[in-house]
Amino acid sequence: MVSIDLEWLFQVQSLPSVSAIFFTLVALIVGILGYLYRPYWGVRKVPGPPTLPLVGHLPLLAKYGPDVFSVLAKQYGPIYRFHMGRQPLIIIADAELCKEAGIKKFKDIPNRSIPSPISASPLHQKGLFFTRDSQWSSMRNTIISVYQPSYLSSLVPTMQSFIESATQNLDSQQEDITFSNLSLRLATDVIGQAAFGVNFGFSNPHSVCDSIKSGNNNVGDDAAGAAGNAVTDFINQHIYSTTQLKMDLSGSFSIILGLLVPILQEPFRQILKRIPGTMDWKIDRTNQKLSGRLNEIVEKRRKDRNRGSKDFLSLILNATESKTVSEKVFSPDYISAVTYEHLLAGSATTSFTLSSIIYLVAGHPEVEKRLLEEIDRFGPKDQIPTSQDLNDKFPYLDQVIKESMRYFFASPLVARETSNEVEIGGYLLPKGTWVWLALGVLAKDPQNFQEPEKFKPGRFDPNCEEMKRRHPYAFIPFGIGPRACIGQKFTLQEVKLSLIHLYRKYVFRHSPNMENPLELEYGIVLNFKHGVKVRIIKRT
Ligand code: HEM
Repeated sequence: MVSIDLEWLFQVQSLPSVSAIFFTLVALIVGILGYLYRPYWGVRKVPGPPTLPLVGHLPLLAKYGPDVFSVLAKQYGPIYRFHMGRQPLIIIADAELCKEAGIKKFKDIPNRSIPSPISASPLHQKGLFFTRDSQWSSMRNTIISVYQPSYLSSLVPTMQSFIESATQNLDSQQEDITFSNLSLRLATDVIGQAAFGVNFGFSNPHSVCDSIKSGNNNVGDDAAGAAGNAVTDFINQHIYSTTQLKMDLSGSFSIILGLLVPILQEPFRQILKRIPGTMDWKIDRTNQKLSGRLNEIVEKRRKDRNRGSKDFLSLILNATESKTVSEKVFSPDYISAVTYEHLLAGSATTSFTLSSIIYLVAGHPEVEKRLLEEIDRFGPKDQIPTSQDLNDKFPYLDQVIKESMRYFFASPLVARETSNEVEIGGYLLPKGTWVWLALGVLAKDPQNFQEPEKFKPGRFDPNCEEMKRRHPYAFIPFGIGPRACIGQKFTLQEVKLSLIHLYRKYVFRHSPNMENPLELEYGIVLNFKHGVKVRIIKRT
C-alpha cells in the first residue's frame, strides 16, 4: 500500500500543479483581454455606443453603411468613439474641432493612421498618403514645388484632347450608357498621361463605346487593341489592387484579422500569400506585378535623357537628379509608389465626382437650364477655356460642383493619428490614438446647410445668407491643413473642362433601368454600386 501511495505522489508531483495551470490560464486570459482592451483604455472617457468584443462597432457599420457616422454624431455629439474591430477611432464630427485637429494642433496629429487593408499593401504605404513625419514633409515639399499653377495650365490641352476623344459620338448610342464607367476611363487616361506620361488609350472612342455599351467594368478589356496587353494588365491589376482595399469584413482573411486582432495580421499574411488560390495570395501577386511594372516604367524614364518635364514622374526624377531633393527621400520604390498613388487618387475620386454631377443635374431641370446658359454664354463652342477662364468665368458651375461634392461626399473620413498626448474637445488623447475627421458628417449638418438632403447649388453663392453664416470649415471635401489633398486644383480643372465640353454638346436623362435612390459602396473612396446610367440627348 505504502509503495503505491508513494508512486501516486511521485506522479502527481511531476505533473504541473492545478494552481500552476490555473495561474497560467488566468495570465493568458488577462493577457488577451489586456491586448484587446488596451487601445480602448486610454480613450474610454470619450463617449460611444456599447462595443462587442473583437468586432467592436462593425455590426453598426453593416447596419447603417456610411451613414453610421451621422447617426452616431446625433446620439453622442461632436466627438465620440467608434471601434473598427479592436481599434477605437475618435471621430470628430464638428467643423471647429476639425480645425483644431487639422490645423491648430497639426504638429501633434501629423500622420495618418494605417488601417489594416493598407498594412497588407507595401505599395500603398509608400505613397504620400501614408508616409510619416520627415519622410512625408520632404516628399510633399518636392511634389508641391513641381505642381506649380503653370504646370497645371500647361495640362489644359492634354486634358481637353482626352475629353474630346472620350466623348465623341456619344449620342449615337440608342441605349443607356453607364456614365460612371466612361468617366473612370477618362479620368484614368488623363491622370495616366499627367502622372506617368503614358497614354492608356481608353479614350479611344471605339474601345470606350463598345465596353460602355456592354456595361463592362473591366477597364482594360476593350482597350487591348488600342493600348496593348501590357497596359491592359497594368490597369486590371490596378483595379484589383484598389478594390481589395475594403474597410469592412469582406476583405482578405489577413485584412479581417488585422481589424480584429492586428498582431496576427502579418504572420497570417506571410503564410496565406504562399497558398495559391487564397485572396491574400492573389493580392500579393497583383501587388508584386504592379510594383514590378511601376519600377520598369520608372527605370525606363530614368534612363531617358530626353524625358523633358511634361509629366509628374519626369518632374520628380528631374528633382532627384538635380539634387534639389535627396535620393534617400525619393528612392526608386518611393517614386513608383507616389506616381502610382496619383493614378489611384486621381481616377476613382474624379470619376465619382463627374458621375455625381451628371446624375444630380439630370434630376434638376432648373439647375441644368442655368448651367447651360452660363456655359453657352462663355463663347463659341470650339473656344477652349484657359485655366484662368475656368477660375473666373463659371461661377454657377463652381456652385454646382461644390453642391454635388457635398451631396455625394467622395472621401467622407480623413484618418489621422496622434504623435503626442493631445487634448481635443475636452478629452486627453494618448499618443497613438486614431483620430478620424468625419468630413461627410459636417457636410450634412443642418446648422450649416439648411435642408441638407436637398440639392441646392445656390447655397454656395457667395452672396447668399447661408453661405455667409456658414462655418469656414463646414465644407472641406479635400481635407484640411498641411495634409490636405494635393490634387485639388488638378481635379477641379479636369472636372470643369469635362463638364463644359459635355454640356456644350449633350444633356443627360436618368435611365429607367437605374435604381432609385442610387446605392453607394464604401471602399477606399465612395462609389456607385451599380453605376450611374443615363440616356444622352444631343443639343442642337
Ligand atoms: C474629387 C477628387 C478628389 C477628392 C474628393 C480628394 C480628397 C482627398 C482627401 C479628403 C484627402 C485627405 C486630406 C486630409 O487628410 O486632410 C486627400 C489627400 C490626397 N489626395 Fe486627394 N482627392 C481628390 C483628387 C485627387 C487627385 C486628382 C490627386 C492626384 C493628382 C490626389 C492626390 C492626393 C494625395 C497625394 C493625398 C495625400 C496628401 C498628403 O497626405 O500629404 N487627390 N484627397
